[in-house]
Amino acid sequence: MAQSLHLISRSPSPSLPSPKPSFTTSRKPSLSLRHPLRRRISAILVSHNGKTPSAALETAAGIDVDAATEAEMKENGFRSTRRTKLVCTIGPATCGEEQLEALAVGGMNVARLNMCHGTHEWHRSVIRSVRRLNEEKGFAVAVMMDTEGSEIHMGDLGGAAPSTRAEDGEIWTFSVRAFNSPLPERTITVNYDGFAEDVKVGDELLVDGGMVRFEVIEKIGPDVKCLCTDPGLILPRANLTFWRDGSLVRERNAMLPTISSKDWLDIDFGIAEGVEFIAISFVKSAEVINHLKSYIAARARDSDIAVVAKIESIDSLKNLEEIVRASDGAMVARGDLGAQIPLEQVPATQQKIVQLCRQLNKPVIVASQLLESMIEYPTPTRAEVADVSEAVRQRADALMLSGESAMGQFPDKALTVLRSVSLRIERWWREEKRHETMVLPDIASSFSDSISEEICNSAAKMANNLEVDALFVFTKTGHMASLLSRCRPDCPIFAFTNTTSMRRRLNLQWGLIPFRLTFSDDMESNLNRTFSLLKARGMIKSGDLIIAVSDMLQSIQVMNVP
Ligand SMILES: Nc1ncnc2c1ncn2[C@@H]1O[C@H](COP(=O)(O)OP(=O)(O)O)[C@@H](O)[C@H]1O
Ligand SMILES: C=C(OP(=O)(O)O)C(=O)O
Ligand SMILES: [K+]
Ligand SMILES: [Mg+2]
Repeated sequence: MAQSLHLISRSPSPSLPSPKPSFTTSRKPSLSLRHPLRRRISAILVSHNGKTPSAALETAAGIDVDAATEAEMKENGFRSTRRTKLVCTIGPATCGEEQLEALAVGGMNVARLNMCHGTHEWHRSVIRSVRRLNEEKGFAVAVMMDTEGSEIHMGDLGGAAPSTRAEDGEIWTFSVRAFNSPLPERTITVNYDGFAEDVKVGDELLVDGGMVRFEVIEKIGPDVKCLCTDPGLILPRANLTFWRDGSLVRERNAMLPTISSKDWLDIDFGIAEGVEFIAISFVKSAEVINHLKSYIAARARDSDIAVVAKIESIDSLKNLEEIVRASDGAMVARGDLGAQIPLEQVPATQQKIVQLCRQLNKPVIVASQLLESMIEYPTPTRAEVADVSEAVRQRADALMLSGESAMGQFPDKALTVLRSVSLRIERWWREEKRHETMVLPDIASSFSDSISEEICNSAAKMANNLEVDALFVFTKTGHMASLLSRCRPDCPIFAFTNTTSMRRRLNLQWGLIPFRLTFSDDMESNLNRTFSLLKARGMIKSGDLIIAVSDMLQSIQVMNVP
């Protein structure tokens, strides 16, 4: 039933002779051929009957897939599953079990915890709720911990105040002193000790990248008096930047370590809780990523935590390529990025980061303000929909909600908007065949890696040309799955992996539908077993055309599901 192209042995090594392709063909007659090419293929296949898959007796429980994805596959057919992944920041609006479940049902692939806010106790309770949901209701939601980083930000507003307003012409005090709650009127604390020394009279102080603006008018010891020049809402722990003569001022704060001592404690917490991703704020160089990766490797022996570099500063743009190469993924953190570079440069910068990540085979998340107005309103602005569409069109791996899901009034609706816009734009691009051909440079570092890369590039191309229903990849490390995802093929990619943590981790990557399945090195038996398990679950049917690749036996097999 299969046509396969086997490229060399099970564990290729650089010393092996150049690959000699060998073809094996077999066949099962298929009635569901829609494409002329399929008819040709089945015609040259040779009969391969009489083999009953032993796995037919196995129960459907032998395979795990995210419950939300399974529901979507059954509803829309698997060619129409969403390829763009969705990350939701969890906050007071969504930390309850029911709210988390609603997000999981709504398509949340990754739950993000921003360590700028909340206690370890609060975060632990959210992580455990997510784990419980996964176990009890069959979701595969991964957890991403996002460090606070050494940014300058305001403290809490004192007491229970969720927000406050600064009006035009008001004088506010920004202070590095510690106050008892409640704070004196029109006073804001700042987390960076050097603040009062670094600012100068005449500097412009931007809250949250310019949502509120002040001008420094006087310095009195630890207190900085500022005049409000652009009124607006001030949220607790909002980020602060100061500008002099039109440029961002980076005094001693530029020397602060990327990972602060508080961040290290948070990272230890994340490792202990077994999060799948750690996102590092305000990354300046590859060095810090390498350092963190060895720290994790030494401490989290059996779990492999992926490190995501947040691109949100001028320094991170300067060292972009080396940072992305060192990381397991990147985030276009447009909130702070837009406070550090002129706003009109943000779109081009986003496109550049998304493209680079895909070229280097690293998942990339587009974050912040995608649906900002939905914090307060139940429908997005048309401009926000256009922004989401653009990120989907750029084929970013994932889109992220921040305030919309953390503290907004319509978290589920915001997620629904991301989901429906993603589906619609993806379909439109597939139907119109509007592929932007992207040069994917060779990235392999060894001969064996090169084989994997070539196999995945060819398999993805074949999948498009033959209009197959799905690509199957059996992968232990996730590498082959990500190489297929990198090609952004027209069909979904079923990624079979044998650990739950790898399955959750793959959930961030474009087009991958991760399954957990125990499999062997014998591809024939893996495939037979997978087919019967998936058929029993109603996820595939006889006659579906698939291409299978694997990182145990480096091969491409084209076949109809028996
Ligand atoms: N764990 C949390 N506890 C309380 N509030 C939170 C939490 N996470 C996020 N928020 C709220 O959601 C807003 C948006 O989230 P996010 O963009 O991640 O943070 P920030 O605005 O600090 O960059 C925050 O400003 C904060 O008001
Ligand atoms: C995602 C971002 O980081 P944070 O929300 O932690 O500031 C951002 O700045 O866009
Ligand atoms: K953060
Ligand atoms: Mg940020």
